[in-house]
Amino acid sequence: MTATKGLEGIVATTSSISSIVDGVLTYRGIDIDDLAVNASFEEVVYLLWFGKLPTQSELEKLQADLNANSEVPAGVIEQLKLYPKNTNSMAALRTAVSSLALYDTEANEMSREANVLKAIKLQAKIPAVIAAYARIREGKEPLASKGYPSLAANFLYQLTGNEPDKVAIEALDKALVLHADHELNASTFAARVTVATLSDIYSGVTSAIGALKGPLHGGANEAVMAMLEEIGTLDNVELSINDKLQRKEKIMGFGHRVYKNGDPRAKHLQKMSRELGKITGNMNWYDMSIKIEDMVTGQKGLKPNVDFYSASVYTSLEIPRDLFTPIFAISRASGWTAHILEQYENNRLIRPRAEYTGLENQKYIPISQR
Ligand SMILES: CC(=O)SCCNC(=O)CCNC(=O)[C@H](O)C(C)(C)COP(=O)(O)OP(=O)(O)OC[C@H]1O[C@@H](n2cnc3c(N)ncnc32)[C@H](O)[C@@H]1OP(=O)(O)O
Ligand SMILES: O=C([O-])CC(=O)C(=O)O
Repeated sequence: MTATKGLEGIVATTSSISSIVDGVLTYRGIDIDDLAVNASFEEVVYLLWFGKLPTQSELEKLQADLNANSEVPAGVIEQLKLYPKNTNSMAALRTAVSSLALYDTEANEMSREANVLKAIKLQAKIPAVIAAYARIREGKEPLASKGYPSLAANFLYQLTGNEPDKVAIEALDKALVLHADHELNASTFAARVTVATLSDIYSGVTSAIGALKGPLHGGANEAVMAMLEEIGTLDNVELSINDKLQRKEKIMGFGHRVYKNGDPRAKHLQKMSRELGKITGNMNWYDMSIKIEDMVTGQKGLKPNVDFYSASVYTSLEIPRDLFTPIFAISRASGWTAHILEQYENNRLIRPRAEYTGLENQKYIPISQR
């Protein structure tokens, strides 16, 4: 038995949800470039869950179902109020999503119908939980959803209390489309491993949130912004990035396990970053990002991944840095739940082997002789 470090190149399951072939990402066979330009997030959610684009009435039903299920249980809101104010936002989300199961009497019901309903509940409540958490830590009351057809619009309203503008809604919606699913990424794999024991969907999504949190995965978007803020200005980029590269530090938002010639999602986010920079009148983060990309690609051959330009996009939308990864979770909840439903459809326990590299032929030594 020989282990492959990080399971690189190992095909661990079949899936008909999304694919990456020769650097092209598709959801249910539709190119992400097509979806990024044409689809709303709700259409993508439907596509991932049900395998086809919705008709107008199917879309309206999904939007209505999401709105009808977006209320966060009072018990979870009470818990959010007890969290330390300076806690990690992904840790807060992970804990709150786990708690949602306590208030769902059907949490352990395993029929397809019950699991689809729980996917709707999770997709609807995760943004509401994040917005409530963000408001509570600022001493504000959580807001009920306004019932907009767009989840992005509802989230922006529940976060800020202001009517979201069209530009912000469209930008966030597109970001959600781009982040929705990505084959067997680490958090999706974590979700599938969890539910393959026939554990419930809340456990699967809680595992996934824990996996997404790390800076080698979804946590990178926040780390990118921390790096941009630390560097500060365009003039500092050259010295700072050269210094990081010399010290063999990882540049966050670059590199990818699967894409070696670039992440197809990054160009959409780069364009959004430029356009939003122009609208806000602050091109600093975009200009810095372009220069960093030139240097890192030039010197290391590494290309930006989905997390690199999403950092400046969310900053232009005035979203606090520590909500970037929770926003990734809002979007990826659709992919996680689609994969969980698929895992249940054709389940087998996921239990690989380990290549043992430890000591052999050891004997027990009584504690008095150690
Ligand atoms: C949504 C997402 O999850 S996208 C990924 C988000 N994560 C990041 O942006 C964090 C930065 N990037 C990375 O850490 C990696 O590129 C990963 C985790 C994404 C992929 O990792 P792996 O496939 O395991 O690649 P690995 O880390 O082995 O890198 C291969 C080589 O490229 C280098 N490398 C990879 N990424 C980077 C980077 N961002 N900056 C500098 N060097 C890098 C590694 O140091 C390594 O060099 P070596 O062979 O000289 O030791
Ligand atoms: O697929 C991966 O390894 C990481 C990634 O880009 C994602 O989850 O969107």
